Amino acid sequence: MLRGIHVPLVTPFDTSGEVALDAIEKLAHQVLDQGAKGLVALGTTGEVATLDPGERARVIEVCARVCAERGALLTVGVTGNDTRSTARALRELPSGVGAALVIVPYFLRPGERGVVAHFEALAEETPVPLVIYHIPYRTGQSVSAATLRRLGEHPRIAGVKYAAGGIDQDAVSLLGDLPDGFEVLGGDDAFISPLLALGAAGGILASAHLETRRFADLVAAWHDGDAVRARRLGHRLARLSAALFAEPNPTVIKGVLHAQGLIPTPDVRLPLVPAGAESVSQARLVAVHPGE
Ligand SMILES: O=C(O)C1=N[C@H](C(=O)O)C[C@H](O)C1
Repeated sequence: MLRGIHVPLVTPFDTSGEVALDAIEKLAHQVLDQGAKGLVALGTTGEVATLDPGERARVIEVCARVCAERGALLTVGVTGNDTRSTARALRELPSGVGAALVIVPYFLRPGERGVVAHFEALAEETPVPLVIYHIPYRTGQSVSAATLRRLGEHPRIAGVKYAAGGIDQDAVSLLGDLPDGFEVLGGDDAFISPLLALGAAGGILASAHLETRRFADLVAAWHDGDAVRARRLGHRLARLSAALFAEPNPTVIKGVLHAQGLIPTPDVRLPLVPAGAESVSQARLVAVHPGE
């Protein structure tokens, strides 16, 4: 279900600051045309924290329509750090949503037993399969391979978006012994190639707004065992990701998409501030001349 590249779409804004739904629709078609297997709505990249409930609903609606037309998976980010309200948000997901990306409870640091209790409770209530979003440098909560493996045994938990900030011992251990039906998706753009080499099923990667086809080829190359091709692509795309993450995500990506005429403005909502012109032009340069 999760194999391949899933693009966590940016939320473009028009010149009056409203969500540009038509631009989302175009971007969605474009990345699916270029080989993405699915979309992620309301991720960090989509600036979910700054969207009001009506905006969130409209973003999901557009993405669900495109995914239904294209036979693609729509995953929706469900953000919350208490179990009751997260369960409610899951129950209220509209039809057309295929999976929910649920972050490890952040800030509270409930410990690994709390993390297990949280996801096991959500798994009992969710109408769609869950993907755990493990990103300790944002949540403040570590989760070991053993805990992820235990959660992965639950039939309603389909995978983990793994974003530990690098390839750590837990990534190696988890990918060496995955529960049946549980998959790992890379969530640190710069480390996607080595994670795929270890056996990841794909990735949820903001960088794949650009060069979507090459990211899809990277996944296919590792899955086909073509290490020579995979390494070459991996190094090229890592350079692109480094340039796109030179400032807080998704500011540089929005700058590049705007410069390419794909979104009406590069605007982000506070507390994010737009990327500097230098970062945007450097990322555009790397996209064209990756230094092969
Ligand atoms: O929104 C997402 O999903 C992603 N967010 C990460 C982040 O901003 O840290 C980056 C990743 O590419 C996908």
